[in-house]
Amino acid sequence: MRIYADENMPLVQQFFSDLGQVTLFDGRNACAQQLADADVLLVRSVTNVNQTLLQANSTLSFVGTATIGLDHIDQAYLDQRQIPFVNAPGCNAQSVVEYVLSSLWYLAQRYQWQLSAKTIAVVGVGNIGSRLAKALTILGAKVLLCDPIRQQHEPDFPHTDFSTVCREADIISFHTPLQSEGEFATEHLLNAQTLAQLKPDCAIINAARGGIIDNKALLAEAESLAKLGKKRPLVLDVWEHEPTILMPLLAFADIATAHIAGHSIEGKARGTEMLYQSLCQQLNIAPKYQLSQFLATPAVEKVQINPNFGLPDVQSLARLLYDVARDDAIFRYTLNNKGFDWIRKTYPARREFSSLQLSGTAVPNWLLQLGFSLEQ
Ligand SMILES: NC(=O)c1ccc[n+]([C@@H]2O[C@H](COP(=O)([O-])OP(=O)(O)OC[C@H]3O[C@@H](n4cnc5c(N)ncnc54)[C@H](O)[C@@H]3O)[C@@H](O)[C@H]2O)c1
Ligand SMILES: O=C(O)[C@H](O)[C@H](O)COP(=O)(O)O
Repeated sequence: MRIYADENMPLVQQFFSDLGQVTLFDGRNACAQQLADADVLLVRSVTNVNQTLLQANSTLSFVGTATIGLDHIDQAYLDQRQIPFVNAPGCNAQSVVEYVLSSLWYLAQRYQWQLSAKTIAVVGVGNIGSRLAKALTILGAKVLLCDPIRQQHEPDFPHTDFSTVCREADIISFHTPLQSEGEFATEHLLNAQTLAQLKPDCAIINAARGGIIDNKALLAEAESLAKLGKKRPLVLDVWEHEPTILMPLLAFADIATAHIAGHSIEGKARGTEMLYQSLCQQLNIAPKYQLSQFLATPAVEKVQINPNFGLPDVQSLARLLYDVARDDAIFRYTLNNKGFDWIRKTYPARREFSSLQLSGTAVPNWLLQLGFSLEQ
């Protein structure tokens, strides 16, 4: 079996080499000839899987993307060719939540906010949004949930419509897919008109897909606000037209990163593991490997929690593992000379909260709900 995999897919040899011959390729620049004899194709979000890419291939029997996002996959085309397709829902949800929490703590320090006094809207309440909402509630924030699709299917879902979100939120964090058509389209959900409805100091966080925000409209608004001596707090992990981003927008972002919110060690590797499990299922064989066999011992493994540990201390604990300011600094320093994809390819290690084992007689339950582990 010939297995072609994105070169930025961690642990792919470890998981897949028993199943066939693994060939790595540059995901952003993949071409049809290169994949002509593939039986299995494993991609990340930078490879557009469509007729153009697969026109030279007549052997493909499995396509997997180690991501939740699907906007790079032409599913109708795969269906038409009856090629089984899977993604990896939830693989990197905790990683994105930790990115957003770190960003919020950064903004709270910079603008001297009390997060518990803020109304935070979570737009898109799926794998990421629901975990984030839970974490924000633990931190004492008032949370608005906006997900019209869930509202349609779940009568008790406490949906707040997007126009109310725009009027009432102090902070909006986007966690929807990029969808350009239909009743629930999200492309340019935030545009010149909806931006004008926001509170002037409403913070925006986008770690979903760049196209959910009209980047040109965001820049125009930021420039107008600057003329009045004002600024909207802004966190952008994703950008329209990656890897070629709207450079002037960078100056207005408090935190700017290279689509790495989901790039914890666990988040990326879980995606690979989920594709491995799906392929094993299709081949009707029992999986031989699991992620825990391959994860390295974390640099910081155990921390003692004392009874006087409280909510204000959680930021310091989280910082032992991740501080988004690190990734913002890398982005600003290297974007011009090394480029967007280089930053992604050389992304430094980041472990999730679960890698930290907490000991002591009084580890609060809410720390475990945030994702930290108890000492084993
Ligand atoms: N920056 C990153 O590294 C990174 C990592 C993971 C995911 N993502 C992006 O984040 C998105 C969300 O991830 P997820 O794992 O939570 O996906 P998910 O599919 O579990 O959840 C998406 C939610 O958005 C809702 N939704 C769809 N259209 C909506 C609309 N118009 N308004 C409000 N809600 C709407 C859906 O009902 C669903 O509940 C992904 O589609 C992907 O594009 C980015
Ligand atoms: O949709 C997703 O799951 C994420 O956006 C994904 O983590 C992006 O990372 P990439 O596949 O581009 O490395």
